Amino acid sequence: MGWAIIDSTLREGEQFARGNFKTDDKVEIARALDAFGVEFIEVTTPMVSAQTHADIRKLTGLGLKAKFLTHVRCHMDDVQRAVDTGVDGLDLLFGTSSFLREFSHGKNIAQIIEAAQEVISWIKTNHPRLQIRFSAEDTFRSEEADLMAVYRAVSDLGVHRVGLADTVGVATPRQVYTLVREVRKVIHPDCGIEFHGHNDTGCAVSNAYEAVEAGATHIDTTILGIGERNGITPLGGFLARMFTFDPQGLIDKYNLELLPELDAMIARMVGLPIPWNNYLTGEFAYNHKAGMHLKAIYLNPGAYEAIPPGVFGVGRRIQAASKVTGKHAIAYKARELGLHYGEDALRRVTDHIKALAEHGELDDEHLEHVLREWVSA
Ligand SMILES: CC(=O)SCCNC(=O)CCNC(=O)[C@H](O)C(C)(C)COP(=O)(O)OP(=O)(O)OC[C@H]1O[C@@H](n2cnc3c(N)ncnc32)[C@H](O)[C@@H]1OP(=O)(O)O
Ligand SMILES: O=C(O)CCC(=O)C(=O)O
Ligand SMILES: [Mg+2]
Repeated sequence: MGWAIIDSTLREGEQFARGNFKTDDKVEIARALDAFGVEFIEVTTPMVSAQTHADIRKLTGLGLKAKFLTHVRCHMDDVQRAVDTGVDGLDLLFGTSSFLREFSHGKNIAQIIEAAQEVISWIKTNHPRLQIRFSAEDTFRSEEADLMAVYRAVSDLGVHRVGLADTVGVATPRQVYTLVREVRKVIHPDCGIEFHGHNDTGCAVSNAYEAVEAGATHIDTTILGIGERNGITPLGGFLARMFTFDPQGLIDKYNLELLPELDAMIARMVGLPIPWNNYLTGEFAYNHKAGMHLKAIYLNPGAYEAIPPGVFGVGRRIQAASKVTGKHAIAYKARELGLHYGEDALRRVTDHIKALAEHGELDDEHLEHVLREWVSA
């Protein structure tokens, strides 16, 4: 089985500190995600407000190719409110860790399974066209025996997917891999496995990757990784990871060159810049500076780039006039201007530029001036 993206910018992303999307923003986000080619778009529960309910109906009426899922508590009130929104599926959840059993909803495992039975049976009887996913919230702080009991029960009830959620971002890649493999053993062969990973300890991308390696079929992402606290697996970061294994597969599935527009759109809507070190689209994600790198980059960019930037619609920047530059970069810049130096002159002009740049790089104009001046000198 391959894997699909469930982009949750319109659900987890609404839980981001600055995620206050208006109706028009939601439409813009949904259209952009659809143009990019994500398979699923997850939206917030209609229980939030009458406006949210109306917005979901508006989104599902847009006629997009992506399938809409709404994220709802495992409760009849929520589910009954969700079924008339035009979505293709319901993402149910129930916290299974002792933290959430004690401090969130107060139910034990038997009661969680009982609630799941009631809700899932009702959906299957009354709305058989809807996809159903059941997730054990805070999976990685839950007892394994409890998890297996819950996953086995909901799989027997006929859910389409089970979800593993690293709600507080504590899981390690190895734990994710191992648990996905264990869950696979207790659910039906045609039941999918979804992974949702927070980034509190910086493992959101690696954990999503390990989930796929272990057989997960669906990965939750958000644009720029926005979500509760410091967010979840970012769409761009996850695709960067996966691209290195199967470039053509990704090119065939998604319109990757639209990623910069997606990231810029969310940065604009949340009123924050794209982080300078963001995967693929950060300002310096494709900046090359050191002389040893530049020599090779001019000959073949692949020498210092894992992923060709053009595939994701971004360009590279070569910073040739810094103190860490070298003679090959300077010769290259000179050749661009039609200037050629002998070996000694090249060494001297390079050292001169390095000295001038001791406290900051030379801009293009200054570099050109120096190069021309030294040729005629
Ligand atoms: C990890 C995650 O991101 S989970 C998804 C989080 N998403 C959201 O919270 C969506 C936005 N939330 C909201 O708009 C509101 O919280 C609502 C409409 C869902 C509920 O609002 P309120 O009724 O005011 O309750 P409040 O939010 O204070 O408390 C949460 C309630 O959900 C219950 N609950 C928590 N998890 C579940 C669950 N999986 N299934 C059923 N009920 C649950 C809690 O027991 C509590 O209900 P109680 O008051 O009967 O004990
Ligand atoms: O429903 C899920 O699987 C994930 C819910 C969530 O956002 C989380 O646990 O962090
Ligand atoms: Mg989350």
